[in-house]
Amino acid sequence: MRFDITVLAVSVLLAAGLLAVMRGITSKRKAWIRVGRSPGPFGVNRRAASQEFQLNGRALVRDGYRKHKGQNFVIQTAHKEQLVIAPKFLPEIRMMPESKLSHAQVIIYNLVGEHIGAEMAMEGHQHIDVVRGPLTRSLKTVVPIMHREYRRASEAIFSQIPKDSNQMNVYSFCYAMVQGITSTVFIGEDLAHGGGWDKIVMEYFPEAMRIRNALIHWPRPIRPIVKPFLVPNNQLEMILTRAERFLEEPIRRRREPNNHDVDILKFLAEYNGSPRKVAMQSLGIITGALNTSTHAITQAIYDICTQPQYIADIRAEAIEALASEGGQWTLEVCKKLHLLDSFLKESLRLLAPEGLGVTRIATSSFGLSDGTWIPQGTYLAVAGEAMALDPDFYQNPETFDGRRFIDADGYPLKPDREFSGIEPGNGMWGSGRLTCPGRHYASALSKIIVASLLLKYDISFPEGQKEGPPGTEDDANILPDVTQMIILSERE
Ligand code: HEM
Repeated sequence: MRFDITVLAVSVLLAAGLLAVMRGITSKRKAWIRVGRSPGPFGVNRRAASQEFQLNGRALVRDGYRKHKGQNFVIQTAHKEQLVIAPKFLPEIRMMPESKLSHAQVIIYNLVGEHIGAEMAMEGHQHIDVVRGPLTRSLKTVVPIMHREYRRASEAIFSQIPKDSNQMNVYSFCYAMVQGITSTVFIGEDLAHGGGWDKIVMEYFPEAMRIRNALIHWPRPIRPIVKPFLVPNNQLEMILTRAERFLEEPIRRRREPNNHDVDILKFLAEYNGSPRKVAMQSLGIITGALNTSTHAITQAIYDICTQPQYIADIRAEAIEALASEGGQWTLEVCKKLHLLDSFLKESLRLLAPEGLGVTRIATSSFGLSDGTWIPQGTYLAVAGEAMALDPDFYQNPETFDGRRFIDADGYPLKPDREFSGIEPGNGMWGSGRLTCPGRHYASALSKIIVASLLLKYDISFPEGQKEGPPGTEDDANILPDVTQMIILSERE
């Protein structure tokens, strides 16, 4: 009996102690603020909450950010719940290792990467290394090649513009320029021209998105079972096989000891992946570069048409920079285009393609300094668009100011105020360890395309149109209009 009482007393004490410890832990854990409709217990309202976000997601994030300034909040997006981290916590998470936060797993989740080749392409991070290292380092060699390709590809388009209307579709033009230039840089001029590579690139993305859209709502283990029914006439394997066959021999040649090719395929080949993997890496990087850069450049051209007062100065700056380099497009020319650089940065800031940027998944649990506990499996992001419109980061944030990032003498205010720089408040290139490695290339690419267009033509919206076209929202993202035409008037 005495023994029973002792056991009981010890048990009660232990339980009380445990409770106190648990309370201690949980009281330090801050409850999450919710924005928008809750998915409810066991996700019973998830469909309605997701639909609400599909219709109004960017505004919901903007309002949540303003209402709960400086705090984290959770929101149900089109496909998942995300914890939106206040900008002040970015320094805590931006350099976290893969064992804590993964971007790759989010991309694979968002794209259904295991069914479109992305998972294979991203394995080993070579697709990031090759852009961050060899591509960025070779910009000096590559810029003249990029401009040569611009001239070839743009002349083909300009020659088809009807003389009676002089109208050109902006998105198609930018897509063709980015595709032609980037493919040339990646696989070399010979392979990029003719032979059907452009067709492979063009067919890959729509088919990959068809598969992604059909499967994203299904749990990963179920997808292989439902895929044959949900994706009739799946062309992806055929497209990837064509890409592999197209590049197989060039990859083999680039692995020979005395090979002198200077394209990015050579660096990818040196990682010794299978031809299928190298082909998928090339296709993946080019497709990623295409979607992001085409949207940014398309929007910049719309902004120029809305604000034609910048044209003369951007053009004068390009003429002067080119003259200083003997009329040749070089990396130095790109670096001297400060006004265009600032204009492009402002255009990207206000487009804010990713309403939710710096997307990550917690691969293990951890806490933030304010006590917010982030369990393993939580999707994180920052409110990219809301930050771009935050007066704490940008004066008169809603106003377009093409000179925002340069001083009175026309020089960048600070290095992080360059187009490819990441100043506080800028989520457009991501953040930290996984920041976009292609941003220096994207800067040169955008400048070559926009400045060259303005050197040849005056551009404007069709008569009577003053405003730029609204973009199309998709989840938390926005895509510029793809149908807008502009009028090209050839300069003397
Ligand atoms: C204006 C154009 C572009 C924008 C706005 C953009 C934006 C981004 C963003 C937001 C990320 C995610 C970073 C993060 O979450 O921390 C990213 C990653 C990346 N970008 Fe870009 N990008 C652009 C152009 C390019 C180009 C031209 C290339 C290639 C030449 C490129 C290659 C990549 C790669 C390889 C990644 C890493 C993806 C991964 O984590 O697996 N980007 N980019």
